[in-house]
Amino acid sequence: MIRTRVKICGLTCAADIDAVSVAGADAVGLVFHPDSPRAVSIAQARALCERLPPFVTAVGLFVDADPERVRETLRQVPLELLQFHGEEPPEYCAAFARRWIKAVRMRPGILLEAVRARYAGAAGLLLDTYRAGVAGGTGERFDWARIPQALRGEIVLAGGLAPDNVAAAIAAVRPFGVDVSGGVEASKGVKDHAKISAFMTGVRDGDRCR
Ligand SMILES: O=C(O)c1ccccc1N[C@@H]1O[C@H](COP(=O)(O)O)[C@@H](O)[C@H]1O
Repeated sequence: MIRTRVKICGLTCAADIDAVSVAGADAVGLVFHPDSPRAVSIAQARALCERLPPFVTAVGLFVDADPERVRETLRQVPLELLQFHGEEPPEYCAAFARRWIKAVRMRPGILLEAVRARYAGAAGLLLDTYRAGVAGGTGERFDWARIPQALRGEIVLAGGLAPDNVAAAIAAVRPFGVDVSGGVEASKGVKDHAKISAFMTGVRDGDRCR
């Protein structure tokens, strides 16, 4: 059975790190975008990373950040993967000596094959819902039929995923991984541990349909 990888994004406290680790997620996302309700400071992020068990990947999320800010974060926080969620060009993304993924907000008319070719150096593409004026974490899904068949097995699916739709999303798209933030929250920036557990159950249910 193929196992869909899971990233849970926007963690802000030790209890959430523990809940996500126990639930069996593969990766946690720490948001360094200052406008996000889930933003963490460098000191918070370092403490959260120190709490991570082995084999759970720490992902740092940035949105069009000043490169020096990314570098300073990397000097102090042991991030293993970078997630660029803005309009960063490939040369920017590749400049930090870390593996990286590029988030693509699914604007009308976007040609994903061309985006994949442009970001050939990325470890992967993460597809998220487009809403004008919002960088991400909208809690809204997009039309999964827009994802070309040839790319489905390598993408990370995001945008409006939740315990009650993730199994159907996996069955329909068969992505490499899924990423969730708002769908496992009690309120903005506060994770709900029962929802995290239910989300992981939904992922396993979806995996049985792959
Ligand atoms: O989580 C945020 O606050 C955030 C802020 C800026 C850019 C991206 C952000 N989160 C990412 O958005 C997607 C979808 O989130 P949701 O599940 O729809 O709430 C996900 O990749 C998060 O990593």
